[in-house]
Amino acid sequence: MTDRTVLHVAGGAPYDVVVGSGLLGELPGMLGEGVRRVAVIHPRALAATGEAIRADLSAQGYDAHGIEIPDGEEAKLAPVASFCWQVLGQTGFTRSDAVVTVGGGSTTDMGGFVAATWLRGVKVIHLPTTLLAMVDAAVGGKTGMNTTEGKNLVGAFHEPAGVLCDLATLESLPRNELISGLAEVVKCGFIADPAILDLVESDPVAAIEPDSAVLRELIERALRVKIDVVVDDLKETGGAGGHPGREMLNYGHTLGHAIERAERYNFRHGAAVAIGMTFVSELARLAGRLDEATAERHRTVLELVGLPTTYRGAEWGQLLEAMKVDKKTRGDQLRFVVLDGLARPSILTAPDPALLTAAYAEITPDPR
Ligand SMILES: NC(=O)c1ccc[n+]([C@@H]2O[C@H](COP(=O)([O-])OP(=O)(O)OC[C@H]3O[C@@H](n4cnc5c(N)ncnc54)[C@H](O)[C@@H]3O)[C@@H](O)[C@H]2O)c1
Ligand SMILES: O=C(O)C(=O)C[C@@H](O)[C@H](O)[C@H](O)COP(=O)(O)O
Ligand SMILES: [Zn+2]
Repeated sequence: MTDRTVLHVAGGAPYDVVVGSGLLGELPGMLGEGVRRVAVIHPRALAATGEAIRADLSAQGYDAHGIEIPDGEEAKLAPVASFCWQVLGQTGFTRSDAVVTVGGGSTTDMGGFVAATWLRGVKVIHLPTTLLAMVDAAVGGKTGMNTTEGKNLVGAFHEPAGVLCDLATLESLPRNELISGLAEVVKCGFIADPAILDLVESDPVAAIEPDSAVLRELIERALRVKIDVVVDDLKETGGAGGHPGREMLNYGHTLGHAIERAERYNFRHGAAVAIGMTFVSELARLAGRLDEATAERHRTVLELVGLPTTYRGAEWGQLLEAMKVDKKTRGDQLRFVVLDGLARPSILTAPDPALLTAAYAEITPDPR
């Protein structure tokens, strides 16, 4: 085992996020006393890993069951949750049993939702295997399922009992998935910890090497940002004194989620968020809230690691319709997380439609 870092998430149900390599041995300790049955939920791509974890738990005396779900966003659909509930029901899962998720953000979102809803809530431990899930999806208890009308429209807040970020799992992760995860890391740089941006800018190559010290530091910094935010405002009800609270983690997501939906989810979450962040940086600049240099820095840092900053897919009207169901919307007023400066997130409510189309034109080389 390499050196491990333990980050504590305080709150009503405190838990640890452990970062290191070869962490599987820590799973029984995290499961705690009294757990007899364990459901290991994993995507198809991680069938071998999921089975190895199930077999290991079984060898240690647990009644362990594997549940295979689809890869990517196809997992975040009601029939998949229904299938998982059926397995839990048939294996006699009780409130003292536990769900373990092994996978990326789509697996932690779906498995977390199943754990939140089965018997109105059972223990869940996340073993994130993508960069994005390690720094973001596995921590903070937000779960999300898609419906025909949009992204993450169904879900619950259900905190894990622990998170094990085994860095060795990143070795098999396709490069474009690693890059996608960096979008959420860069997001943390813009909203709260600019040292993240300095690190990426000074060594963009190391930032996308799974075993580099730079990536390790980026992971831990991004995790600290996420943990600080969710400890203050777990259920996204808002921060003190008009501060956006947890909504700040939605930076770039208003347009990002609309793009994912318009592209029928054949578009990586991180890539969509990268475009969404570039869009809101332009929106904030045009609204007179963000300086030109910080807006431009979005393009440079995202492009340095191979993330997109322009979009030429769906028509603006279609994206606007999709944004209306964003969870930050109140009535018919769209609300965007913007920056008033570096690491100064705030909310822009009901911007002038002309400003929105002007910001969209800035990221659309050939507008429709
Ligand atoms: N709940 C939250 O707070 C939160 C935060 C951020 C993102 N999300 C959600 O997370 C999802 C995106 O997560 P993601 O980017 O991790 O994508 P993902 O879960 O779809 O995983 C991407 C692909 O990589 C495969 N994979 C996973 N780990 C692997 C590994 N170690 N080696 C090889 N292949 C591997 C998966 O099977 C999948 O095909 C989105 O649905 C997004 O909405 C949720
Ligand atoms: O943890 C949060 O809060 C976030 O907003 C993190 C986002 O990166 C993540 O994609 C989240 O799932 C989006 O939440 P949603 O409320 O817009 O569905
Ligand atoms: Zn996200």
